[in-house]
Amino acid sequence: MDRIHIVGGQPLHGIIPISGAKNAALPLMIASLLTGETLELSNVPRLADVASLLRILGNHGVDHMVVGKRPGQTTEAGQTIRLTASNVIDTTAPYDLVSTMRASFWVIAPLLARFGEARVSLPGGCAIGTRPVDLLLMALETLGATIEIDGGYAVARTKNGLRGGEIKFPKVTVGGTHVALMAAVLAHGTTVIENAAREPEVVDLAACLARMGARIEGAGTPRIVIEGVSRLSGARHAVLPDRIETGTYAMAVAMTGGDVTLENTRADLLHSALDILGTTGTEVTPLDHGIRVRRNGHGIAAVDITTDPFPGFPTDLQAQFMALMTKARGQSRIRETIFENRFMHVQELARLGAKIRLEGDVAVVEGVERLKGAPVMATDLRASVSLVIAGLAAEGETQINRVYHLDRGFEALEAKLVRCGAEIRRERV
Ligand SMILES: CC(=O)N[C@H]1[C@@H](OP(=O)(O)OP(=O)(O)OC[C@H]2O[C@@H](n3ccc(=O)[nH]c3=O)[C@H](O)[C@@H]2O)O[C@H](CO)[C@@H](O)[C@@H]1O
Ligand SMILES: C=C(OP(=O)(O)O)C(=O)O
Repeated sequence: MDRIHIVGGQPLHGIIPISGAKNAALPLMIASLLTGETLELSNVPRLADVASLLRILGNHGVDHMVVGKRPGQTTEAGQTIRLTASNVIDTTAPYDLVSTMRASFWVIAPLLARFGEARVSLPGGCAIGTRPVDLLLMALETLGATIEIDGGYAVARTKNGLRGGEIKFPKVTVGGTHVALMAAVLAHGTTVIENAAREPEVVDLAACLARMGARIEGAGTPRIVIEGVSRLSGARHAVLPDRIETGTYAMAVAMTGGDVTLENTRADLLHSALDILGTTGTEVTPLDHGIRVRRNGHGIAAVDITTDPFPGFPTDLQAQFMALMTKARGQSRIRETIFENRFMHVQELARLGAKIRLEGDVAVVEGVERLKGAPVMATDLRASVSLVIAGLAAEGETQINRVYHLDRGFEALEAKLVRCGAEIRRERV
């Protein structure tokens, strides 16, 4: 298993190109199952999760073609993938493929909507909580599906197609909203989704579905209304920038000091996180095609945060923010409200000298003067990158084990940081 070695202490200076969002690319790729025509997605990040999903879609019979690189394009520019589901041969998504990635469960919606049946293994994904799928299944049942759990699989069926209905989510669920959208676009009649997730990735999926001929209003608000259509067509769509990658590098600069322009991204995708970063003493300037992040000389101010669904502070940036707070002046209280077990990074940050204690759903971080490099273990995707951020600011060498978690969600991580002056390298083991 690969390891990452970091020698900390260098400020970051330069330009970091931001990739397409993993959490938008995955549902967009899954939406290709809704039509027999070709869906062309550009700005798709090169990530392990994208490769896993291509395997899952391939197993259903979806053809994919990665469009050749244009001259001058680097491997850091996103790829363009054409997906064609004209010959779906299997509506089962097996355990060994689905268990590695939560989002793969979402194939249940387009398979059911287009073919009237789906048999999908219950999902895996990051170990950050129990992560049930009851609300996703409730949404499908509301549209007329029958669901049974059989041998670890959710088996969904509909006799005469899905029918529009009113889906009221008791809590905000991103996956639930993706599933409801993909099912409702091909249902007979009108569907209303109440308490829908407002995340930019939901808006991106809705925009792509609209390009494919779907009729959707209200994406980005808590109430989405969908008029079902009988068929969808192919389309071309560019994946939106990754707001979590953007916030991660912004926090890395806040941590190490320096001056970095994050390119091909948008401040409006992560206002709450950037506002918080501003209050820690980091200068954040939105640009036409990116964001400039600077911190020179001043210490890091301690700030309290609470994670919330969009537009609140994203849970997927909580671990990175905690890494930043380990070197802040004073105490910060970090409340995690989305997942019940998303503090796995606490014990690893402690190996670097961080002082953090847990009080239920709150991590109390007492900022320390300095962190010191140590061997640490990556436990999940965002936890892993929080260790990278801490390592960049720690004295001496930090060795991060189990980096396959990082490869799920951060494209060309070492290359992007090295270009800004970081001492970071991968050891292939
Ligand atoms: C691939 C992807 O896009 N993953 C993101 C997605 O995950 P994901 O879509 O899995 O997260 P949800 O928004 O669904 O989960 C929110 C909360 O609802 C609960 N819940 C969810 C579904 C359900 O049927 N029952 C239930 O109780 C979950 O356990 C969690 O406590 O949104 C999360 C919240 O922003 C992010 O951290 C993940 O990075
Ligand atoms: C938790 C994440 O991914 P997943 O939902 O696939 O586990 C994430 O992207 O931070």
